[in-house]
Formats: sequence, structure tokens, C-alpha cells
Amino acid sequence: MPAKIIDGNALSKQLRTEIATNSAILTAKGTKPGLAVVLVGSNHASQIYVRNKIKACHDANIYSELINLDENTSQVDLLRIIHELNENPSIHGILVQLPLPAHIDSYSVLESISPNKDVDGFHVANAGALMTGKPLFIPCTPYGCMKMLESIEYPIRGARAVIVGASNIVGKPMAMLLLQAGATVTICNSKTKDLSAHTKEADILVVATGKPKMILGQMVKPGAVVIDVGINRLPDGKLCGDVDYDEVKYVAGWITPVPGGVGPMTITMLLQNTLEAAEHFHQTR
Ligand SMILES: Nc1nc2c(c(=O)[nH]1)N[C@@H](CN(C=O)c1ccc(C(=O)N[C@@H](CCC(=O)O)C(=O)O)cc1)CN2
Repeated sequence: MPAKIIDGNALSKQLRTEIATNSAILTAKGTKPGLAVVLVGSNHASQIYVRNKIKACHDANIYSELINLDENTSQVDLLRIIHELNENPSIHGILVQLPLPAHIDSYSVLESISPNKDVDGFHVANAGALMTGKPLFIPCTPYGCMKMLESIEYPIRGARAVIVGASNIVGKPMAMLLLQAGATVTICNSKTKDLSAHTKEADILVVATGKPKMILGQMVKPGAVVIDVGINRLPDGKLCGDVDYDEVKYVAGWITPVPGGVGPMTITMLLQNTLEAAEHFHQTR
């Protein structure tokens, strides 16, 4: 029997309805949640993601501003704009869409966002808070993956989790979240020897490598939950994940599709983080 699908679109719909209700309640109390989305340049995929974020805000009763800057914007100008957003009381969340153009130092830019408005959870203060088990904002993609596991009531405590990919945005925070939920966690990276030996042991397998269809059926433990974070565009224009879905669906117990899996959940958790930022602002104003 093929794996059950964890439908990111359906789960997002349900969560976004709750977020929209809570945003409306907070607005009635005097604080309308506000998100600023900063896009530098004209990367085609980034333009789509940013457009989807702005629309999702609108549908969830969240105010949003898109700051679309020229590809050649200097780092100094970008930092000045972020400084202004840090000071703007109508904006509770700030997001700088990645990747940034090569002449800009992403680390400096992400560090310039006030940790209280860092709804991506990328600031080192937020990464550190997550590591100590007291997160302020959880990075949206791993947060979404955890919600997907929660939606199927997966018993994480004592499970063996393997994460393929060690990025600051996905792999490392995902490891922290699974560890805090009681899993025994292995993080694999591009230098890992005998990757299959690790992946075949996983009850929960999270893949975030950016390599299309690299996880094959024979690399997966029968019955495992497989969460595919990859979004790759093939030469024929179709999207695929880092998991060979057509093979792995006959081995796994649960699987996330691409498209319609982790991607929409990333945007949903951005809305959730923006709402939480606004609630925090409202309580401390
Ligand atoms: N500042 C950030 N930059 C980037 C992040 C991030 O979380 N914060 N993540 C990715 C891109 N990303 C969000 O920004 C993102 C990617 C994909 C999707 C999504 O919904 N994908 C759809 C398919 C969309 C398509 O047709 O291309 C799906 O999987 O169903 C949402 C968000 C890098 N940058």
C-alpha cells in the first residue's frame, strides 16, 4: 500500500483560518499584525515566493508591505531600510528574502533585524534561543515540518530521526526541534560516508539537500515518515523534491509531496510568527 500523504495545502488552509481569526481579534484590540517583506533584485523564484507571502498576509488579516529593491542596492542602503523598519511601530515582523545578491553580506543583513521582529528566526539571538529550548521565533520551514508531524500525531519521543542537510535555515534548527521533542537525531551532510546506512535507520527522515530526487526507495526504512523540504525545478518545468517520490511512496508510511507539502507550510508558519510578534508587541506596549 502506498504511503499516506501529509498534505501541506490542506493543513495550511486549516491553520491559516485560525491565524486569520486570531489576527482579527488582535486587530480589534488595537494592534493589526504587520509584516515587511524585503526583496533585493529580481530572482524569479523569490518573486513568486514573495508574492505568495503578501497574498497570504492579506488573506490572514495581516498588514504587509513589500519593499522591492533594485539588484544593485548597496548594503549600506539595505541596512538603513532595515533600521527604519526596526523602528516602525506598524511593522511587527521583518523578512529579507534569500538569497541576496552576491555583493551583499547576508549575515550582516540578518543580524541587523531586531530579534523581536525576526519572524524568519535567522538572527543568532533567535538561533541561540532555539538551541536552549526557549525559542522566540522558530524558523518557518522546520516549524512547518514539526506541525506536519503533529498533524499525524507521530510519536516523536524515542524515534530515530535523520536529517539530510545541515543548513542554518533548515537542517540545524530541525535537529534542535526534533531533539527537544525527544527524538534521537543524526544530521548528515555532503561529506557523510554511506548515507544509506543512516537514512535506512530513520523513523523520521527529513531531506533538505537541494539535490533533485536523491533519496531513493532503497534508502528508506519501510513505514518511515519522509519529509521532503526540497523544491527543484526540472528542465521540463515541473517541480520535484529531494526525494524520489514515485519510488519512496511505496516504502514510506507517510510522505510529503512536492509541490503542496512543506512549501505552503513555510508561508503558513511565517504568518504564525508574525501574529506572535504582534501579540508580543501588544502585550509589552
Ligand atoms: N527569508 C527567507 N528566504 C527563504 C526562505 C525563508 O523561509 N525565508 N525559504 C526559501 C523559499 N521560500 C520562502 O521564502 C519558499 C519556497 C517555496 C514555497 C512554496 O510554497 N512552494 C510551492 C511551489 C511554488 C512554485 O510553484 O514554485 C510548493 O512547494 O508547493 C514557499 C516558500 C528560500 N528563501
